[in-house]
Amino acid sequence: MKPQDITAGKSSLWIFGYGSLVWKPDFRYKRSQVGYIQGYKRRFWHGDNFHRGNDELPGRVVTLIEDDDESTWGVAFEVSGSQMEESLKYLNVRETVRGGYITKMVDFFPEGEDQSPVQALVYIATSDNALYLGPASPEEIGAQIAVSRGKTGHNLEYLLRLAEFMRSSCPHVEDHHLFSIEAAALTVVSYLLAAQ
Ligand SMILES: N[C@@H](CCC(=O)N[C@@H](CS)C(=O)NCC(=O)O)C(=O)O
Repeated sequence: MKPQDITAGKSSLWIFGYGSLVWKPDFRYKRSQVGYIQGYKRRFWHGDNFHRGNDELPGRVVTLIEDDDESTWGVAFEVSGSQMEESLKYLNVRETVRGGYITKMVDFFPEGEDQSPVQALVYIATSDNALYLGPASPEEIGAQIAVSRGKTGHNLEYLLRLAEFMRSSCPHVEDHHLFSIEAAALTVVSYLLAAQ
């Protein structure tokens, strides 16, 4: 979707983040809200040869995989006025040009019993994407993350900051995929440190 199609007739827009966006939006926004989207699960199945990896050793970052029985928790950011164009222009480079993500509108459910859903923009990397790596065991993904780094930083930082967000902002959510990869990556790091 083109930015102008996304913002047509809107005075504000919600953007849902579920990976690095939850801890590093890096764009101006009016307010943010923890919550979830339904019908998707978060998986470290997308490759990254820019921010957290390179062509020889791509890092692993998250994307969303359709699954009617699952939901994914994160943060939605409301942008209004000039923030809409600014954020979409910035995210187009960070997410689409460099990250291979495409945009989709989904229902975002703010945390709290009686809150009705709002439409939110989300960046998803689909399996036909050139950087898509697909499923692997927590041990394989953890080992890849433990040794990858890119222009923005270490892949481990990307993993640990997301795990920290989930523990601090969504303590009621048991994200086995995320925490099993975190444990595997930290085990590899401890071996690497012990071998020094
Ligand atoms: N689209 C997801 C994932 C975003 C994501 O992690 N994108 C990568 C691009 S491959 C990124 O922005 N990385 C910046 C960083 O690693 O600091 C989200 O909403 O958070």
